Amino acid sequence: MPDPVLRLSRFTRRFHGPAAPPVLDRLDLTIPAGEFVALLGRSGSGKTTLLRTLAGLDPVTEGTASLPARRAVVFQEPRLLPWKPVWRNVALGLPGEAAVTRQRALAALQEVELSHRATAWPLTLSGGEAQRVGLARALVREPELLLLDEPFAALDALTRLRMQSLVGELWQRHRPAVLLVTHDVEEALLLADRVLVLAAGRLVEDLAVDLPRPRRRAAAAFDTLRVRLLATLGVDENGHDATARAA
Ligand SMILES: Nc1ncnc2c1ncn2[C@@H]1O[C@H](COP(=O)(O)OP(=O)(O)OP(=O)(O)O)[C@@H](O)[C@H]1O
Repeated sequence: MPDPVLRLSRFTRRFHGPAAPPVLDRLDLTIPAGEFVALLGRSGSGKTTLLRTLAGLDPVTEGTASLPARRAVVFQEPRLLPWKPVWRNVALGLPGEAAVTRQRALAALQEVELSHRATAWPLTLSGGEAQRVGLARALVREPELLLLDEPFAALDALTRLRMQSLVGELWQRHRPAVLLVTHDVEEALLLADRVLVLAAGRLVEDLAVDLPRPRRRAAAAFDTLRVRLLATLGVDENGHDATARAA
């Protein structure tokens, strides 16, 4: 197995003081270099809290974390600076001479098929284009760990499909380790090597997705895993609370 790029040990996160119940409770998590991991969990289960910690935006106060130096995050909204053209948003903060960083930004935009919008203003982009700029801005940093926080959630269904396959292609080409936070069981199964489920502060499922790529939603084995993950999440086929109905 490749060396781990990320290792969390007994990681615990509380808000509202040391006596408050933890949102994340003694989590152990190791991600090998190059692995694509998806993280599922109901709303409020702590997915974003975990991702923010891995991004270095929140401190580790209980437990230990070993994180790679090169990390990049793509959020649900691309958070572009509207007063800078697209390529400058991608180049922002890159070390090196201006001509070199510009070249790197343009190459990253080419990877996300957005060269033709390099000099556009962010406010003139569609939602899907803006999110691709967000991806380019992450990729240009050549991250060892790419953190994706529901990056497709705000997109229409067709754009989401296109973005999912683009992320799959980029991952195959560059092979960063990825942690994708998502609500979408199918998205997790289309993309990930491993799917984790978070509930009540713990990882309650760690499922290897041993299906050939590209994945096919229509495959029987795909459906078996989908049903299993929905059961772990406690929702039925229509997204209703299966535990409440059973009670
Ligand atoms: N800064 C904060 N201060 C206080 N409580 C917080 C803070 N951030 C998160 N929480 C609480 O921690 C819990 C987990 O929140 P988090 O946003 O990580 O969940 P999530 O799984 O990402 O939810 P969603 O799927 O709805 O985005 C929630 O109960 C939330 O209210």
